[in-house]
Amino acid sequence: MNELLRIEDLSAGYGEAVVLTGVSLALGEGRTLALLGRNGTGKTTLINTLAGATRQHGGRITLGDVELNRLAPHRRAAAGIGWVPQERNIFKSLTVHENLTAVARAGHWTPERAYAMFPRLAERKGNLGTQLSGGEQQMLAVARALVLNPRLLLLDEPLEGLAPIIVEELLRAIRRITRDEGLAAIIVEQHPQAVLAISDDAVVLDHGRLVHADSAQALRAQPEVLERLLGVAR
Ligand SMILES: Nc1ncnc2c1ncn2[C@@H]1O[C@H](COP(=O)(O)OP(=O)(O)OP(=O)(O)O)[C@@H](O)[C@H]1O
Repeated sequence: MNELLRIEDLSAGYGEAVVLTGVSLALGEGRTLALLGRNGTGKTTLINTLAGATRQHGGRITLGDVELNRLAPHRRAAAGIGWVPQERNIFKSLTVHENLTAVARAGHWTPERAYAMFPRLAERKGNLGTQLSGGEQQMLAVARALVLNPRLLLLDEPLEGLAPIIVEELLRAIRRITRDEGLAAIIVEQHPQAVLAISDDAVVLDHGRLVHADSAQALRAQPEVLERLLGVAR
């Protein structure tokens, strides 16, 4: 397995405040990692640190052979980080199509391919961001990260607040993007079972430290460990 991402002894936070301490992990090309943990344990901070939106106090992050540590967010995007933040950050005053064409870079993922992945977006090509439902906005946020042609997709609670039918649709799309298209991803979720079912690997954060690392399948099969680490069995 070729390694894509390596995080070594990372500490990071906001200003002087340190949220993450001593976090180390590696992710192979094409693998999907479930990033789990209770509220406020540092999951978003880890994603934001990979994207370059926090202060890195120590340690090393490498993507392929590029050191990300001191790179500005736009350079990380150019190096292959595709970030879908919790707040989605789509351009609400632009149409769906403009959102995609404004950021698209040459590569496998064209706007047309993104529409094939999310047919709802194809139907809403001419609609403004403000006219989309929460689920459609989330699909657009994922599609926008895809057309940047990243090497690693970062999804921060992509299912949060969405209706069950949309959750199913998004999970199916994410599984196709990661499994069938082979794009590596890190997915943050509060509710572990759905994301463990589509992930290869799993890590759990607690108080800014990595307290568990296993295969997603193994963690899924141990409700007592999920209960202890996350306070949920299912
Ligand atoms: N912009 C910020 N400035 C200062 N501290 C912050 C900031 N954002 C988050 N924190 C703190 O960092 C810690 C970790 O928060 P983080 O959002 O990374 O956790 P999380 O595991 O993603 O939680 P949740 O599931 O609730 O989103 C918390 O104590 C939080 O108060």
